[in-house]
Amino acid sequence: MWLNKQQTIRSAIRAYRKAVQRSTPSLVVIDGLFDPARLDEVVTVLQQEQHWSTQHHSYSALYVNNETWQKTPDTERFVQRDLWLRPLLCTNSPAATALAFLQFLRGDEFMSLLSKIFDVQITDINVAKPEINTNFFRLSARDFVNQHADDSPGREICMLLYLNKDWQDHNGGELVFIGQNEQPVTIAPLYNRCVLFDPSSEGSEHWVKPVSGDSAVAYRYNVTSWYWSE
Ligand SMILES: O=C(O)CCC(=O)C(=O)O
Ligand SMILES: [Fe+2]
Repeated sequence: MWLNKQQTIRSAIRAYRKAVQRSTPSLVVIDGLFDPARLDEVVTVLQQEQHWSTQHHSYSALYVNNETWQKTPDTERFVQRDLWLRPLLCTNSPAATALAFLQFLRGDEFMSLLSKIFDVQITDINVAKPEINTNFFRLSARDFVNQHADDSPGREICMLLYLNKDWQDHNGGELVFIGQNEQPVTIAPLYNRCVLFDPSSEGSEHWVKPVSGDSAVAYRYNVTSWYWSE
């Protein structure tokens, strides 16, 4: 059981739906949605150095190799962060738990919960490679996610889940949405905090504030997962 059942009872889902309808951007923040003990197992795996690989995106190209990146001006540099590469064979290793969680986030139970919250039918039937839509990432003080929109035709929901135990204000790394009337919405990346938003809604462009370099915390961990309608 990955979900914290208390957070998915009918009255809770109703409250999430209302929050989505009333906010700009269309957004709900759910703390404690998952079973924290199971997330602990996932975090243990993410803290291992293996499986991480650095990714660079510019505003004009999704994947940029090192040579091109060196020539890319700062203003064109959009994302630098590490992606968790799925191990190919891990039936008995701890990595299997982390992999199982990514699979859960792509499964019927979770997608049906999202469908109820956003009042739209989420499905992977037209998604060629569902697994590339759900990933773990980590950001260090050197890394960045600059301002962007995640909208794309048929992409209905973006889920961000934060996996940072004991995260403090001075660690930085807040998610910021443009919001309405120049009133940005700022969200700290706290443990077991799930942010769900409609990437095509007004004010949904966002970025991540830098992670502070002068703390003991080396990385900010999160899941980014995108969901589609037919
Ligand atoms: O890490 C975050 O808080 C945001 C990540 C993000 O915007 C994305 O993956 O598209
Ligand atoms: Fe994003």
